[in-house]
Amino acid sequence: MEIIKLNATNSTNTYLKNLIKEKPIADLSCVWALSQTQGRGQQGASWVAEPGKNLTFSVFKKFDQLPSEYHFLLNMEVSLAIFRALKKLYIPDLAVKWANDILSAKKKICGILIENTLHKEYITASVIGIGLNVNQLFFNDLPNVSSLQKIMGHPFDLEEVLLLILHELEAALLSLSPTRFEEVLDEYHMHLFRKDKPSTFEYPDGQRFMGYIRGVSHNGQLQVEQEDALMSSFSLKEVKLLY
Ligand SMILES: O=C(O)CCCC[C@@H]1SC[C@@H]2NC(=O)N[C@@H]21
Repeated sequence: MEIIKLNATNSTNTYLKNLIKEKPIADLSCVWALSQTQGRGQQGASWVAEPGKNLTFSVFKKFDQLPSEYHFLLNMEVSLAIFRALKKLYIPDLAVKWANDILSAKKKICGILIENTLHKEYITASVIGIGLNVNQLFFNDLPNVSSLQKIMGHPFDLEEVLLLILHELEAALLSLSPTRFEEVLDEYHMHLFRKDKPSTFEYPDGQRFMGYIRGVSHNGQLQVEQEDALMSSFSLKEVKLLY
């Protein structure tokens, strides 16, 4: 697995997407930057991380015609690979918050941004961007965010953590197959944050409601049971899980 290490770039996802347009690159190549000037998050948000203290990297994966309906399988595999790597570092109380935030002790420590190249109805390549808070200690105005150092009380070697994640990611991506969907979904459900607990959700207009997360559907929609056993499915754009 080739690692391209940069001091700074706008966004490792953008850098890698440009690179694959320029020349063929090896499968599972990784671009790692010590700092990003325009880190990107889910839903058009920005991803801000203190330079040199955190991991911001992107991995390239080619697919031999993965039907696009399996994009959520890819999401789950990536989340679970990071989950396994963090478990090996003894990070406590890990959970996956739908769709693919990784939490420790209810605080977000990792975010994932996957950008797919589609050809007809197939995913032919993906750029998997991962932002992991490692040694950052202060998060202004973000009470629900933490880092490995804040949780464990000691700093971590960035490269060691990176290699551990890449190792788990490689194993997960190389074995990714639609035939394993149910198995992967079961594992994802086991670690799903607030599953079967009373939770509060918010619509984009600010209106809130209460419900129970019962699971995630095959296309990645959150299945929520509301009053009177009414089941609804939501996409990330439609609803936000507050607590
Ligand atoms: O939780 C999120 O909103 C997703 C955050 C993803 C951030 C990572 S950092 C490395 C890669 N490059 C980016 O610009 N974004 C992803």
